[in-house]
Amino acid sequence: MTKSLSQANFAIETEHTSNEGIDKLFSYTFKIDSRHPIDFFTYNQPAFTGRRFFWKSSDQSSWIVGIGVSHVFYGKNTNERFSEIQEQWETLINDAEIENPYEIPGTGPLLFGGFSFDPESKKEKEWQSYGNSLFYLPKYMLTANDEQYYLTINFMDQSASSKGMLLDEAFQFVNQLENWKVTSSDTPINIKDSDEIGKDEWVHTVKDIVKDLTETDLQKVVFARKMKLRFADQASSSYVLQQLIDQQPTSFIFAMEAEESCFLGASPERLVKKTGDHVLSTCLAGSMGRSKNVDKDNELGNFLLKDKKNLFEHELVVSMIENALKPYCVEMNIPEKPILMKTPDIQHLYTPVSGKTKPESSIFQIVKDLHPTPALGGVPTNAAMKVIREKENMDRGFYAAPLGWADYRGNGEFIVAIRSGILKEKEAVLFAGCGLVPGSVPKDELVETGIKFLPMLRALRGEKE
Ligand SMILES: C=C(O[C@H]1C=CC=C(C(=O)O)[C@@H]1O)C(=O)O
Ligand SMILES: [Mg+2]
Repeated sequence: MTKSLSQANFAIETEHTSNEGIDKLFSYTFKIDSRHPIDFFTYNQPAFTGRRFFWKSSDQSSWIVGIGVSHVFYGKNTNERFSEIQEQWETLINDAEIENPYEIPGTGPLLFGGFSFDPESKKEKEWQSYGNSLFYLPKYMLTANDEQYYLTINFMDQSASSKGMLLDEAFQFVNQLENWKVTSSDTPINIKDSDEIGKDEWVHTVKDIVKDLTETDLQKVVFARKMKLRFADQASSSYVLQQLIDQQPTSFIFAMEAEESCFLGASPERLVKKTGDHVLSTCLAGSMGRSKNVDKDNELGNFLLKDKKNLFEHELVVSMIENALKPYCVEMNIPEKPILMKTPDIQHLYTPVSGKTKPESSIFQIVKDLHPTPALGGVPTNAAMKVIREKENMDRGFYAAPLGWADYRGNGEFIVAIRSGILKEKEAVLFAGCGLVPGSVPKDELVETGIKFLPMLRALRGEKE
């Protein structure tokens, strides 16, 4: 295999973004030598920027990185979008030629992407390139699973006649990858100014919503706000990702680029994971700050475990997730009481909900029925969504929405994309929300959302503590 092929060759992609109907998928998976996922993400950056994704699971066991896109999947603006993406995916997979000798979830052809929080929300320009559902079938994908590394290559073509050529190209890619030196910057991002949009008005609106919560059938509304940042230079997404990986080791680290934008963050909240017939969801709601003093930190945690307001915020999530998963499960396991989940900046009430699914349960249908949980929407769901639409006065886009992956064998994992922000050129918008219930104190909720901006802010600034 020669190495003379210039990197520029990889810029010429066999990309087919329309449903031409005649192309089918050819997918090959190999084991490769160890490769840091960030090196893979930055490989030949100029050719792939705008069409990359990054994923690290919260337990660090699974990393999935895609560069280049072989096929894009869009869904319409309704709740049919979950089924639409599923159908397009199944059609493609049913006709595909797949060589993957490894029984590892997340290897072989895989769809990565997300859905917007609310297809009916007013649309703002920062989310233009994401729409209401956007999924990528990557061209080159690295899966790192328990210290083993797999490369999957996906091509859309009309017949297997070019298989030899495609495999040659794949070997060239692996050779070049081995010699690739990371070029991403290690300089913190210089934040020139920041603006917590409509902060005072937000506190007033929170007061109004809490009043409605006390006087009407509304039980909970998750209300969010945003912060706009301006940088001296363009922010490097790989720099921010590396910081998030180092600073938030127990969270999911994710990034999804679309054209010039990159949506990324460190979410502690899994929506659903499906491996074979095992399903796991995470109820995460109810929050308290952290203290560097261990005794004080335990005191805060113990207070949270007993606090009525936070327990109510949490309990609504557990019962909704239980009801949403029940139809898919033959068996379920839900602990009686929440425990604490601690991240560096904040601690939460946490209840894992697990189960054994009936055959043919699709992860896309489960995501549809789970979204939005009352950790991001509210109770009753439709009434809460109406309040969010009318009073939040912003487009959440993919913030607080399902984002993740599904492989061709039906395994997958989706998070709710919180503790996140969207980067574009020299700007970023960060998002943070909080669960309002009767008794919520507006100023406390302002502080809580302030803490929830911190993971992204500290990653941008390159702060260790
Ligand atoms: C909506 C967010 O957090 C949710 C997840 C955990 C705890 C929450 C809370 O205590 O309010 C929120 O429901 C966010 O981080 O933007
Ligand atoms: Mg809260």
